Amino acid sequence: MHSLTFTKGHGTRNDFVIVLDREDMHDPSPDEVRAVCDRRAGIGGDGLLRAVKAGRIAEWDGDPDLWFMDYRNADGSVAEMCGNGVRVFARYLADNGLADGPVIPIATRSGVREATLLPDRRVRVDVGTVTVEPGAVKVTAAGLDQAVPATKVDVGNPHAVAFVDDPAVLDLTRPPVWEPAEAFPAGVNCEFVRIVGERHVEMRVFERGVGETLSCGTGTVAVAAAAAEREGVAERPVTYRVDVPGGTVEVELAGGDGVEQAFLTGPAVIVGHGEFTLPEG
Ligand SMILES: N[C@@H](CCC[C@H](N)C(=O)O)C(=O)O
Repeated sequence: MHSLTFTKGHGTRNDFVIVLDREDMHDPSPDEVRAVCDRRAGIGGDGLLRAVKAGRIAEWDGDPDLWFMDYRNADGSVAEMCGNGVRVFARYLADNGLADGPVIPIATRSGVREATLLPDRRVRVDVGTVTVEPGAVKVTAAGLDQAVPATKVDVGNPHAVAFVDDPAVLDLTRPPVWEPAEAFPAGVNCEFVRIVGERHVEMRVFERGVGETLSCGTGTVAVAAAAAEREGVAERPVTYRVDVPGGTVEVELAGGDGVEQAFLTGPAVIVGHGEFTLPEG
């Protein structure tokens, strides 16, 4: 029987189970991740964040002394990056004396992401380079009359951003469908967005490997970048307020012409700690 010590945290109610595995002693199987993230029989979470010394990760060829955020979706799949997760991860490292703030570089499968601890439990993350391809795909979801053009955005992980009249009417208990299928061979996170006002948008998201979540940090960055492109906003830096069902974040964009440098600022909250026994078999 394998038991683990965990911490639970969230960023705008996108919630994560965090485990410390400094020496990479236990790489969780997809079944184990699903058991941990199960909201009835497990701890419950949209994903699992495993804290491992980067030098222990075979695929990592950067600074071995950094902490690596090994991110898993609730269905057990691996993802490259998690914008809310990296804020919560930074807060966890600082709270537990594992890293000194206020600036904490974190290794991810998309490269190093620098997180800065701010007052009031907020964290700002340098999300790096974001690429934007408007109208590259079409997306449909239950509640839409027809497929709508979507912007393909790469935030280290893949996103399809669709502007709709009212995201609230969509039924996101069912997965959206995109075309052409080859556009996202490894799946995609789909955001449905409404422009609320100047530099202000609201969105819902269906996350790859999870389902509808109350927030997606990389999704908010994708949405801000797609909105700036759609609205022809040329000024840089420009800051968007992005409302998600779980709260609000700010996304600052620098760059333009389809390639942005992005910074994500929002809350990172640790809610508790405990022990969990993984089911046998
Ligand atoms: N919730 C995350 C994104 C997590 C990964 C995503 N589901 C994927 O598979 O790419 C965020 O806050 O960015």
